[in-house]
Amino acid sequence: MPSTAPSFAPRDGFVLHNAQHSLITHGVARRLFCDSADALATQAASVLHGLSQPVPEHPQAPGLLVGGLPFRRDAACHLFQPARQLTQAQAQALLTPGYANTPAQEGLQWQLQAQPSRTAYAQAVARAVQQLHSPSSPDTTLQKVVLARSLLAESNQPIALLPLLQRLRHDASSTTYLLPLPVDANHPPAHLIGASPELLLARHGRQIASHPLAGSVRRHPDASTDAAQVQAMQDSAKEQHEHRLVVEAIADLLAPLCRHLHVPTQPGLHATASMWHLGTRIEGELREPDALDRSSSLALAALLHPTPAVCGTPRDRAYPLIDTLEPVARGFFTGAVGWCDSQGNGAWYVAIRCAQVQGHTARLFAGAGIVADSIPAQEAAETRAKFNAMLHSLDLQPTVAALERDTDL
Ligand SMILES: C=C(O[C@@H]1C=C(C(=O)O)C=C[C@H]1O)C(=O)O
Repeated sequence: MPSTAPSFAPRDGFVLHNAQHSLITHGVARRLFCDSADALATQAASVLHGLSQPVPEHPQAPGLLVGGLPFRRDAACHLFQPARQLTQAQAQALLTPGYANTPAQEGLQWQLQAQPSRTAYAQAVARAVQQLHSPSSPDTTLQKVVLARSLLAESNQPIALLPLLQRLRHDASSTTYLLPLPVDANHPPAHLIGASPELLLARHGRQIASHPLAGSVRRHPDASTDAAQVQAMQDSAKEQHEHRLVVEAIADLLAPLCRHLHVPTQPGLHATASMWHLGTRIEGELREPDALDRSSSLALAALLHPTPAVCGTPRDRAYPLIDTLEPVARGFFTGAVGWCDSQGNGAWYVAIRCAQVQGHTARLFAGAGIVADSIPAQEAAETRAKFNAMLHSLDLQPTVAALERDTDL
């Protein structure tokens, strides 16, 4: 590492890093308590107000909060004002693309378990499809639900975070993140670490943007097969429907707060190192940029979260079905991770393509949007492909390939 690299202990760090912007913070000056994303609708301004009170023990604390919203809207948010912020130069030095070839941590031996197994996941998808076909009143008809599964990877040594962060930088299209998670006393520190391709909400002054993704296909090494698969995704009524539900939900929530809102009628393509997605960049201009209670990036992220890209439509039907069909609690997976300053500017990313790392274990998560036309085996394959970003960073692909030949991964 060059001499310009700062001293940075990822254990106490928070990271959001992409090609445009790098935010790396260290330590906690003050926790900002908020019981739920629901409560943020009324409490965002008072949470942000807390930032302007000095913290005598942490004179370098920047005037911003960082943290995460969990998947469940009724669960406690994890927000804090950091003790200090690295300069852009220090942050770049830490996660510069030059480190993209960082070798994986050496000497790790892994045990892997799919929770649920691929077969059990496909069965859950089949049950969701049944629900999507059951008649009910038009307002409460379930149109989409996102179902996730996880891979539990246990290693013979504690998992180091910095090489993982540096390897996640391989994919410059995504935002690398590290979110320290709340843990019970006497438990090792836990972090959510990943590379999100999906912008939930960014705000700068009056300007806001959201870039939802929904509709996915694995990237194929053969160029002509790859192009044919992308074309099939773009031509698929099912993928377009899955996507439109997300764009409509976001546009409906943002429109009343905006003087202008630009919502493209057709999605574009968004590529990560391992996946193709349908994506729509929505841009708007706020009516009242100073109303921090409703229009800070924190309040707006809490308003949109969770979108039908990660939960479903309508949300009130999707949440209980997810509880019934997913055996592992999501925690902060499919939550939001981001920052907000005292003026309300900031950016929040959808917490996907990630793993929850604690001590010797990494729990990888991946989900897929299910609609009435979904085919269970295809959705299982899609979640398998979405694991690839984290599998690569952990250097777990050889272990997975060996296991896949004879187990139900
Ligand atoms: C839920 C995930 O991804 C979400 C679901 C997508 C889909 O169903 O096509 C696409 C992008 C994400 O919004 C995930 O990566 O785990």
